[in-house]
Amino acid sequence: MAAAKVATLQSAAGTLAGVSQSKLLDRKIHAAPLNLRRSLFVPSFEAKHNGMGRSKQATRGGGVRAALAESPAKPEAAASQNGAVSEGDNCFGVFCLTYDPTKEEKPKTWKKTLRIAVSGAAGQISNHLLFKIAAGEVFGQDQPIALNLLGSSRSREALEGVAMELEDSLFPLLREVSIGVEPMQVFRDADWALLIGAKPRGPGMERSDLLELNGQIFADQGKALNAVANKDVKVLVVGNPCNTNALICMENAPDIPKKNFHALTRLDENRAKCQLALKAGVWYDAVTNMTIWGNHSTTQVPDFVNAKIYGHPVKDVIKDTHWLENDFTPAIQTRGGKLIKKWGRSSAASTAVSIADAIKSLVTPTPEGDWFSSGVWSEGNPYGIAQDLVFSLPCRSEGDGNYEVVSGLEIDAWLRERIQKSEEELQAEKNCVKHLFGEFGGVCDLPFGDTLLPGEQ
Ligand SMILES: NC(=O)C1=CN([C@@H]2O[C@H](COP(=O)(O)OP(=O)(O)OC[C@H]3O[C@@H](n4cnc5c(N)ncnc54)[C@H](OP(=O)(O)O)[C@@H]3O)[C@@H](O)[C@H]2O)C=CC1
Ligand SMILES: O=C([O-])CC(=O)C(=O)O
Repeated sequence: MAAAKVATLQSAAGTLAGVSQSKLLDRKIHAAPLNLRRSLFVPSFEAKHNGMGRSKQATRGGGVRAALAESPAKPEAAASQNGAVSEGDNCFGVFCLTYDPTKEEKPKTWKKTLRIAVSGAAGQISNHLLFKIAAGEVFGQDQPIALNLLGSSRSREALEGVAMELEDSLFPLLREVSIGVEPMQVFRDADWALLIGAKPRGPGMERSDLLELNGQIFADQGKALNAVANKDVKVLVVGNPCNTNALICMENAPDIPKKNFHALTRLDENRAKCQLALKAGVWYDAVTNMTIWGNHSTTQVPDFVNAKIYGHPVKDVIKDTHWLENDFTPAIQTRGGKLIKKWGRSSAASTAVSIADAIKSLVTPTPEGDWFSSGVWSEGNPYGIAQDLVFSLPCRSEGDGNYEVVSGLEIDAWLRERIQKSEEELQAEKNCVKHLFGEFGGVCDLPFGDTLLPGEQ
């Protein structure tokens, strides 16, 4: 089986980019016939697992090849032994081709393939993000990638379209693509899970309805991650309301360390840096130490008290406190909604960029003295915030995928009051969804009437 894994690492896309046509013919590599390719799409989880009796390693992408060689169960299996096409459960098109790695001209000094599961893969944000990941812009130019794409039954066809575009992009680092609609299948062995897919709030829908609807999705996905993902999988929740969805997912995945769960507040951090740079008349990279506290909602607190411009406190550079409190703060809290009014849809490209930034902040060491924001498990935080929430806090990483919360930031009265409001909001959201992780007796009573996502004004 180890040989099968190696064969998977050496699948088609990279090799196609690196060898001549004659070499390809030497290796008897040819494109999958169209009818066979189409037959590979999204078979049901039950059919594959009950019918074929394959081992876990044998159920995806190029990895299936050796299993079929051991016990050919279908006509296609014999074909795959001859080096052309192997049938993975959900592998897509060119990503079902396998190679004999010992025949590589120059074996690549690439890292072990990283398996990234992405939900909402046929949506707007993914349409930007997947291509950045596959191009090596997120995990690095020496990091081969396997993409496991999750859609819903409604977006199944669209998911095939996404996979076709990934094929046509000839990304050398993209070694496998599989698609599916079952989290239990798509999350298998995932090293990262980027949970983007969620329902938008429909007309007349209360926020509590949205919490319930999307909460159920994230409860199911948490269970699936717990059952089949890598036990050290890093999970980044983007689908809104992302903090509470991340909490639900985390609580449904008791075998995965709670510190591995994040809710995306990096877009808010980036928006805040941009507006401070604009006001100060400096370039973005002069703005550092930017914290977003709390919820990814209109109660979030962009912290101008501790942020710096060229290493100086923001307030020493921007002396207009009225602007900081009354213009800057609501501008960040409502930026998403303003953009929707202009664009007619919510931020997708900048969200994808911020997801890439959030991941890079975990896989590269944080610059000395700086920090980044992420919605993380609040347990043990040094700011007196309730212990059992997913709350955006200042974090640092050594670049190993983990982080620590930065302590010692100044929390003045202005910040304290607003951070508390965001905390109350998250506690109220938690009360609405407690039943989704087995705690009963919660009353769904959201404060301040019906609080808003950034995109909901
Ligand atoms: N945290 C942040 O900073 C931000 C968060 N967001 C949030 O990100 C989410 C996605 O945004 P965007 O990409 O623009 O939305 P889209 O509507 O373009 O895409 C969402 C995708 O999710 C799919 N989906 C729905 N339910 C599920 C499910 N149960 N499992 C898997 N996939 C599912 C949808 O498929 P189908 O059509 O078949 O239902 C659709 O393809 C939204 O919740 C949005 O509010 C957006 C911007 C910033
Ligand atoms: O509300 C939305 O869907 C969009 C959103 O989160 C944002 O732009 O910050």
